[in-house]
Amino acid sequence: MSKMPTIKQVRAFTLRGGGADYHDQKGGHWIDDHIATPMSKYPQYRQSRQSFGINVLGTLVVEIEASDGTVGFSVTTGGEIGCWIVEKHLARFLEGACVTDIEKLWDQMFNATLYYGRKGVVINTISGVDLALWDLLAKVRGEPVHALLGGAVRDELVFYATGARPDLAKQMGFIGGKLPLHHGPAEREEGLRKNLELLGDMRQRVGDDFWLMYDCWMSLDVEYATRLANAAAEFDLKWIEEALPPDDYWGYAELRRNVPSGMLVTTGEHEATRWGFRMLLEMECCDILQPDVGWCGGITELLKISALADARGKLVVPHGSSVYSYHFVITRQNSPFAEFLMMAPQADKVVPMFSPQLLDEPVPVNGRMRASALDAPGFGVRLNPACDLHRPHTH
Ligand SMILES: C[C@H](O)[C@H](O)[C@@H](O)[C@@H](O)C(=O)O
Ligand SMILES: [Mg+2]
Repeated sequence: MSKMPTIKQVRAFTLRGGGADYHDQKGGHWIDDHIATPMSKYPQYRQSRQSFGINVLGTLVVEIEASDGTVGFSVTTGGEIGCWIVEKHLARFLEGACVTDIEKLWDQMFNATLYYGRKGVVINTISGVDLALWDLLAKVRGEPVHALLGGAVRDELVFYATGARPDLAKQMGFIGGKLPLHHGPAEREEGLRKNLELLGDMRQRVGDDFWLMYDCWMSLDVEYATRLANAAAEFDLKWIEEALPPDDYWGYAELRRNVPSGMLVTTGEHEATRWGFRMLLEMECCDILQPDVGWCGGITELLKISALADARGKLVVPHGSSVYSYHFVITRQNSPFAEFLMMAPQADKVVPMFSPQLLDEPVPVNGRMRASALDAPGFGVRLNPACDLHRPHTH
């Protein structure tokens, strides 16, 4: 095998406005319209998640240039904090390493930040570097990332859609629709009634043969989630997602015992590393794991998480993260479908999930995506040169 190039330089940039920090949208977007969160107990933060800062981080862009001039890159949620971690801490492990050293570099980045990382924005940042490394290695080899992960196990991806309009998602060919939950415990019986009314209305619009789910974004407690789940059975709710804060493993285990037979409990998008997901598995917290590959540790860690889940017969359906999810899901037997986040402000049309930051980003057609749409080298996308990259730190 010819000598593989080494890493010449790593660079980190911030980007604002949609993209990987997909909550960073302009006003009037469904994704910021009175969605229940752990902050909903404070009335001043109830209407808008941006009001309490859901979009403060912004997008982190990681670029890794090899000695042969090839450049791998990724986008994730991390912003200027992520830039600092990359430039001031992680660059020392990356520059000079061989582009094939992905596993070793992950171990060095994780252990070197263990004293201040483990979860959250530090693991988001490591995830971003890891995704850029996989993009770089695949480009050097002239292959799509999925080919480096063992290749596609099916001809196409099928998607459910997350957004305010499951009725439109059904017309677009998606296999299901996941609604944001709008009212949490602080809005008491009236809020619960509204949650159920919306679900009932959507069930009537979509009919019986279409999945409907609720995404609760960490906003509930076990008692409320239990009541919601049991009342929602009337409308055939397929799963209740991320009902509780990520660290409440005990609550998830109790909720899973409380929900009606056949209803699924799902979570994981704000969990990180194989250890966090091992906890979810061993405490029997959920039926489907939903790691975000840009937040859980990257492809390198998601491979480990997926194997842990597979050994226990559990599905891994990654939280939507555009091509970074698609290249993974197409290669896993225990990832039979994928999430697509409807990023159009009214959830009434399909637009690329990380728009406007990526060019050549594939989108589902009739709720499906052919594996052949993922055959360009790397993750198959380009940074949009019209986007305003800012490099706040250098090393
Ligand atoms: C729709 C949810 O409130 C989040 O905004 C969403 O990004 C995430 O939880 C998801 O599962 O897509
Ligand atoms: Mg979710």
